[in-house]
Amino acid sequence: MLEVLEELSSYGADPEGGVTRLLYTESWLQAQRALISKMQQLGLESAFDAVGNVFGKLSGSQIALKPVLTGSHVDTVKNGGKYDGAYGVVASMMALGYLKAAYGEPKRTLEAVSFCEEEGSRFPLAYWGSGHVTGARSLAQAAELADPAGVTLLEAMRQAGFNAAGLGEHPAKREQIGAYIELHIEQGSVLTYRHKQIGVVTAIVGQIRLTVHVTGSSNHAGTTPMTMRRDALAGAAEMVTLTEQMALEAGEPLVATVGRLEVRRGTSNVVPGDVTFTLDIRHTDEPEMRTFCVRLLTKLEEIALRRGLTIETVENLHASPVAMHEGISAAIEAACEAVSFPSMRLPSGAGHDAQLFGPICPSAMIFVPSVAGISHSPAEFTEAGDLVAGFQTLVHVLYQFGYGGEADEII
Ligand SMILES: NC(=O)NC(NC(N)=O)C(=O)[O-]
Ligand SMILES: [Zn+2]
Ligand SMILES: [Zn+2]
Repeated sequence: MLEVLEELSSYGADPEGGVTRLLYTESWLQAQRALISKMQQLGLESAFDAVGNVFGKLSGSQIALKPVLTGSHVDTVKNGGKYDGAYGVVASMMALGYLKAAYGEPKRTLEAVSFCEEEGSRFPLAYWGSGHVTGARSLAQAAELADPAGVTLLEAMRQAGFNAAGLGEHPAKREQIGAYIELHIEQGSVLTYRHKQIGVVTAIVGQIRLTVHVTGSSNHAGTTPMTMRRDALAGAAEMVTLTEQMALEAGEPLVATVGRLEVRRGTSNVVPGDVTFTLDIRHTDEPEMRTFCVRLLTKLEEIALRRGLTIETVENLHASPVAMHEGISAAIEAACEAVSFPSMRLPSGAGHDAQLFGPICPSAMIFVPSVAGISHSPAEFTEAGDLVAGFQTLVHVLYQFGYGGEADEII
């Protein structure tokens, strides 16, 4: 498992360290192809679906039992780490390979999945993979979307070999999923701080992502007096500062982030007239999250009005907070107890594919510690012993669901 994880990190490895595997790019394609061949070597039936997710199936003898899916995403943020997503993908397929070798055919079908996209790093839409499988994403949603280079999502998809034309709006939707279980790095420092090796996720935070477009008037930096400017960047700067201030005032667990800001045709001797920035707002409570968002946008409008600017906001993502399944979570805890891994329950401040499965089938997540809580960075790291502990916990739980029959009572 550790070796395969290392190999996967070579696809999209950045020369200065870290990994960049954006949806439908060459490194992404190489990684998914490598996973298919690895799954086949492990004796799993493996293939792409219509949008580029990779499945590895270990068929069960009792076809009436709905399959249990386990996996995570293969895409990364720009210059991200080796573990976010990749760990869950590799651990899932190695777990099925191990179960097959050790116990043969299960009763219930188990499937490992490598979702094509979860981060929203290339196109301003996240959960493209799990969203298609669960039916929350459709091809129509992609119609207007392009990456920063202007390549549209549908074009990128077609270039990577996934021509979904004529396959309907939901070409990769799956029905009859028994449960979804995802293993992931924590991306925070709670487990380390509490000296626990395994985290059992209680709930995943809600998340709203917006793009804010600020328009002023570009003009000469030397001849336009300060009082006669409609400076879109100065306005955006005030908006960014206010976002931070309002989030601090709202207090935990609310967080708000401006992660990207772009000055169009920015030049040192021109008053900026055209600025775009992103907003990422999260909270464990849906109404609180919505209320904050409305209050913030109202304030941003006020700033724009006062400065003679206009703003236009586009909501790219709205993921509601989702609770994880109690029965599976208890089974994960029991597995940890059986093998003496200290565990605790905790919420997730990061979004996950499990968030999309939560509303349609019993879903659960297993976390392992992240050293210093660092993630979305080349410095992302998890100790080998912890990676193995998470893997063993997953194997334990999947054994029960695939071979033991306990799942019938739990899900
Ligand atoms: N586990 C993640 O890093 N998820 C990230 N991506 C999504 N889609 O939520 C995020 O921003 O939290
Ligand atoms: Zn991530
Ligand atoms: Zn992730």
